[in-house]
Amino acid sequence: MTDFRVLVSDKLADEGVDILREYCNVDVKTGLSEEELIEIIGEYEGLLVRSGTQVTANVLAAAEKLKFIGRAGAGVDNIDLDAATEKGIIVANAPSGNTLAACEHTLAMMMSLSRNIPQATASVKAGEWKRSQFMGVELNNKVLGIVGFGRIGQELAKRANALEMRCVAYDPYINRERATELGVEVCTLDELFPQADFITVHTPLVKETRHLINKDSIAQMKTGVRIINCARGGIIDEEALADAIEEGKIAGAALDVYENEPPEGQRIVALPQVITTPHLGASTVEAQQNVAVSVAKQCIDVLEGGSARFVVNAPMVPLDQQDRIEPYARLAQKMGKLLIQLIDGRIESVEIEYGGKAADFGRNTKYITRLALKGMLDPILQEPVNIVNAEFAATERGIRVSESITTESKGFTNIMTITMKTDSMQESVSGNVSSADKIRIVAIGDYMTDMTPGGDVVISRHRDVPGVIGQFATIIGTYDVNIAGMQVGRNQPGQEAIMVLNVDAAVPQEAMDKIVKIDGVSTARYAHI
Ligand SMILES: NC(=O)c1ccc[n+]([C@@H]2O[C@H](COP(=O)([O-])OP(=O)(O)OC[C@H]3O[C@@H](n4cnc5c(N)ncnc54)[C@H](O)[C@@H]3O)[C@@H](O)[C@H]2O)c1
Ligand SMILES: O=C(O)[C@H](O)COP(=O)(O)O
Repeated sequence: MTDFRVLVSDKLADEGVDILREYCNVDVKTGLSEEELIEIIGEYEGLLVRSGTQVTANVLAAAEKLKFIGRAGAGVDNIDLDAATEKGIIVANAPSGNTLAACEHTLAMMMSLSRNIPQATASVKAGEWKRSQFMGVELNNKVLGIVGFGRIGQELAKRANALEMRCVAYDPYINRERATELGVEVCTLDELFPQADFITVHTPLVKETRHLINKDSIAQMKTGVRIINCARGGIIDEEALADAIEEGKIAGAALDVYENEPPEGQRIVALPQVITTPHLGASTVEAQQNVAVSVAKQCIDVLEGGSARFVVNAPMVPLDQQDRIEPYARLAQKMGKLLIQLIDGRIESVEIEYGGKAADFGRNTKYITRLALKGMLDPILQEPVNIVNAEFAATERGIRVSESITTESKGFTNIMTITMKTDSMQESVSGNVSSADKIRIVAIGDYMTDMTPGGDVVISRHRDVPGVIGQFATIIGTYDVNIAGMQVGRNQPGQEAIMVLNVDAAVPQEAMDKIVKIDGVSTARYAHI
């Protein structure tokens, strides 16, 4: 049991809370106002929420110790991600834990809508028997327009196919192969709107999707279309929807989510053609267990000093690449840590070049680059630097960060080279991954080395003349520091050479001051990596 404290501020399944309780102190406090949350958040290292808690910039400003925010569900639009990123707080969600629940809810809403089930239920319970008032339509052979073909959109298509609906889908980032496999026709929005009998939205709420269903798009739709929103309020302009229902253009709508939740006094909710649920898409026993367990485990991973599986405010490495990328990330962090100890002056830029097989990681190099920046910035910054805020911390200090790839690999199967420029010098370090547990620094500047990064080292640049290395060793010995290994590299006899000494303890500054005074030594640095 650790001393960490985690606040659970929305209703979470016991299975998740119990896992956390075995690890640290957990407070479950739901229904807090922003002010109440601000008052207590400073005491916690972890915060677990669903959609009920607004994690605003004000809340985060007061979150002095917070390391992790877990969203027990998919949508993170209730969390100020920029503010969290700036503070280095890892935000993670449980993206697939409630996919089936939301998909089945959408299906239930579509069926209820097509057969007026909620209205008919209310009528029978009121003692009425109005069979002709609740004439429905069949789903069979109808066109289902799916806007947003992600996890939920795809699961829905599978089930709609079984109902013999014809599915068409729009998604700017659609996986066409997957759509074809599922028998779904890919189309534009302009093609989807006029042909769909049912339209269901499954996108996140972002700038591009806000009011995606509006007066103009409704005008393009078939008369009698039915609309379903189990994604996010705000994707549909509720006023435009209400107008179109009243005009008879839209036959009805099924809403689980609203522009304001709860949608008190909203015209759209009062319309008899509109069926409603109170944001229940993820509310199944199974989904709640999945998401609560997922975020609880991720919270522990982060508090233990690791990373979370589904981080939303940092580059994510696909699960199937994680093992392969890990040694590169470890090496990059060590290289960054070494490099920062070899330079003088104000850092202006950092370039990371990925060569040979290291270039094959594509966009996932972003993850490695951030760890290199962490290695560099951790020793010089007050605040903690991590995978989340590393790039922000660098650019905030005016450091230009760039990545490049090259086929050139200096005879290695893979090589990474980090070059740092300051206002007074330039230095670079190259590294190679030879196996999952064998990482090496293979060059410093233009000089080849073969050094396993770790522990204490002294790195010098000196003239390649007799006597320099001897004086070096004598000084270090005087301070009772044992030399464990030595490598010397030079390009030309008698010219500048580089020496890397692995030592068994920290070399005192007094010893380093004497070493730099040796005739022929131009620079000498002690570094702990
Ligand atoms: N009602 C609920 O309780 C409930 C439960 C789970 C998820 N959700 C919500 O459902 C939505 C979908 O969830 P998901 O898990 O399928 O997410 P997902 O990330 O797997 O899929 C979202 C899809 O939307 C697509 N998209 C992005 N911008 C688009 C645009 N401008 N036009 C069309 N498509 C666009 C993306 O490419 C992606 O394929 C999210 O808003 C999520 O928050 C609601
Ligand atoms: O994005 C989600 O996961 C859903 O909207 C579920 O929200 P909830 O966890 O508040 O039910």
